[in-house]
Amino acid sequence: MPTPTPSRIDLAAHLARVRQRAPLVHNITNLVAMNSMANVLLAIGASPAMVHAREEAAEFAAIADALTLNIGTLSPHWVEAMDEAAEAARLTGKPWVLDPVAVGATAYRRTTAARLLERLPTVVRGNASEIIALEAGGPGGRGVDSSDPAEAAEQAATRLARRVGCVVAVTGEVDLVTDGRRLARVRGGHPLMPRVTTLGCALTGVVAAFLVGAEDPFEATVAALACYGAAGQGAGQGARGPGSFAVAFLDALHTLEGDALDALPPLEFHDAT
Ligand SMILES: Nc1ncnc2c1ncn2[C@@H]1O[C@H](COP(=O)(O)OP(=O)(O)O)[C@@H](O)[C@H]1O
Ligand SMILES: Cc1ncsc1CCOP(=O)(O)O
Repeated sequence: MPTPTPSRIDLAAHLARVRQRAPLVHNITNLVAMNSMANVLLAIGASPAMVHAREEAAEFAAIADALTLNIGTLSPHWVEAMDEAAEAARLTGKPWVLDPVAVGATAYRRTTAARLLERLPTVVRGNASEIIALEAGGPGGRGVDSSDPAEAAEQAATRLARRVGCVVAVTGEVDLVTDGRRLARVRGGHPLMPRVTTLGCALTGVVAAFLVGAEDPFEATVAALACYGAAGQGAGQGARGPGSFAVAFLDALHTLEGDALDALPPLEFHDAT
């Protein structure tokens, strides 16, 4: 019996689970994101570890609660580490999240991402241009920033989710989440978010943290995006620009609770078509 499309999600309960478990999230992320992603994960209540040497990646993935792989600044040694870590996560039943940064930009990124998809990620999280290029398997997008609204990636996201058997999260002004059968729209956040580098990469880590101990990866992913959007919405209120926003955002994640979650526009759920 498939899980029914939810009409609401208890965001506070998902957030409380993360804070109570403080999941150990293993990240092979890009050089730009390492520090900010670790700080974001600490602020939400998780425990980050950036471990990228091939010699220890599989061993570490097996002891972590969840794994994220990010192709933002690739090199051959890291790609081998990603392959081995993903396989270890798969074999030990740990959730893992793929972030296909700028996947359409080069053949190296495309072949790496295609191989990682064979390791069956629990969730793929990217911006619209990345999800469109990942599903098409061809060139597309200009770099790490999206040139498409999330809505433009709805069909690609649904196809990708069905093909891989995973959840796909497309972020932007409005976020989309689908498992190929259900589709959610998450509103919130702030226009300064894409003006601060690596906030998308850091969100990938937050998604991984929310997957730990969750019964339904689709609901957990929606909850992660909604909590992130609520913190962004709150942080944007007093921000004067990307710098003060980035600081306020960490504080907002750390202090996030019911009133900020209640201030989000309602989540929307549909059956995917
Ligand atoms: N215009 C916007 N308004 C509000 N929130 C946004 C906007 N653009 C992006 N976000 C939020 O910023 C976060 C990172 O998303 P995004 O910028 O799409 O990732 P990436 O860095 O991978 O391109 C998400 O929480 C998303 O909802
Ligand atoms: C600027 C840059 N260059 C390679 S990876 C990276 C970070 C991209 O981070 P995000 O996509 O989350 O803004």
